[in-house]
Amino acid sequence: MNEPLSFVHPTPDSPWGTFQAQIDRVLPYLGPLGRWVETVRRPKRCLIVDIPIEMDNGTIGHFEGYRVQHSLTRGPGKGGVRYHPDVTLEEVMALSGWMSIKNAAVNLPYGGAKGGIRVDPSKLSRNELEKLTRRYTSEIGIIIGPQQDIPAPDVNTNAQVMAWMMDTYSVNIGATATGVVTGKPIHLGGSLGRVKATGRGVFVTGREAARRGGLDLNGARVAVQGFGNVGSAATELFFQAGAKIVAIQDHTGTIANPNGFELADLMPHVQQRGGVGGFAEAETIDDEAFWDVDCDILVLAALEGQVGADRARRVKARLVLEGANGPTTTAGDDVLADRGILVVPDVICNAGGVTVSYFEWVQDFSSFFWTEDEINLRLDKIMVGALKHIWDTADHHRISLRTATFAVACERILMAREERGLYP
Ligand SMILES: NC(=O)C1=CN([C@@H]2O[C@H](COP(=O)(O)OP(=O)(O)OC[C@H]3O[C@@H](n4cnc5c(N)ncnc54)[C@H](O)[C@@H]3O)[C@@H](O)[C@H]2O)C=CC1
Ligand SMILES: O=C(O)CCC(=O)C(=O)O
Repeated sequence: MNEPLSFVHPTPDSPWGTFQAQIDRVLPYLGPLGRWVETVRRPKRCLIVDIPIEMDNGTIGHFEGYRVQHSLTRGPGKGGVRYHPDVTLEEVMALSGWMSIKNAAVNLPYGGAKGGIRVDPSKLSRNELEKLTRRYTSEIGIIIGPQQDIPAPDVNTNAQVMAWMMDTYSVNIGATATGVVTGKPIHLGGSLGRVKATGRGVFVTGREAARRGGLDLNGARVAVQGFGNVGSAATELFFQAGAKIVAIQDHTGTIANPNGFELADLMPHVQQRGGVGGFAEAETIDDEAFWDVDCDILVLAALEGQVGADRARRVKARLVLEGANGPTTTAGDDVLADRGILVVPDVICNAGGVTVSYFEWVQDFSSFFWTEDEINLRLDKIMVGALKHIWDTADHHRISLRTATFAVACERILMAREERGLYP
């Protein structure tokens, strides 16, 4: 009756395969709601678009873009847009599924969605990037909107990209619609605190997990993979809490210093060079050696599928914080669990970004803007409350924090599905 989807061919370690395995694991805890489980196994709607643009040299470039709405049961779709040469429909489907779980886990009134374009944005001029963004927005304009689906930044997209999306959508409908995207520049209806919100959420969930596990952040050794929006903001907060940042890896290289880096020296280097590679006040180590670095906390803030079984066997940390989406495969997760390493999963750990996106959307509707302190306080409260509920669920069923997050979220999504009923 429920045949597998014909248009994707997931493997156990691929993003959609990982998402499916995570759903398999939560099924025993869904009780009678389990009869609705296929709702979260399948995306509600997948849009693939061809994006033609005139390149600076006069040729016509065609790019493949996606917007996937995994669930619209609890509210409009919500989730970021990724520009990366390796983006695929399957990856965007998984990222949209994780958005549904994440949004429900922190109880935001949203479903889940995600978008992407297969492109290396570093190879485009600013003019080409703007054209690509505007054409993509027009192509997906038939399914997005402040009450339908609200994009936001993800890997390689930022406030400027969101400003172009907002402007294009607004011009197309003939009215300024600030609520169509979040993560906008502040003077265009953006929210204070959004840029660092995901990293802040990673820190808050890490701080709570460390407290429960008896790990003092003051002096704790932290290794970070990915030093973009999420990784750098989380690193800064751990550093301010007294932690020692002993290793950082990004796409430009891996640096290590067992005594810890001075962030005041590192940040200007990253801004100038576009990455941590070549930082003179640290030892440059082989990329693979990152996984052997002695540390207490490992922050994963790059891409999916980084920790499989082999790397999981080498991790030295007691606590792994998933700032990225899907950084650990199912096999990697099992090895970490067997070794007693606590994992705060992506679907709660990195929910700070979308939580402040929600604040931005609410502020746009009321045209009344909050202070940064108010935003950070509300964010802290929501993250701590959501994590506590997940922790209690994990303790009650004796399951991992990941399965507990899926249990809390799927119960909310499937209950809403049941209450709404099927029409006709
Ligand atoms: N920006 C946001 O608000 C949110 C982002 N996330 C997730 O966090 C992760 C990072 O996103 P952002 O920081 O926004 O992206 P970003 O584009 O700002 O940074 C990505 C970082 O990953 C590094 N990286 C890329 N490939 C790598 C590789 N092969 N090895 C090591 N490092 C590599 C890059 O050098 C860069 O430092 C992604 O998984 C994203 O989906 C999750 C929630 C919200
Ligand atoms: O802020 C948002 O709406 C979504 C951010 C995002 O893409 C994510 O949490 O993975």
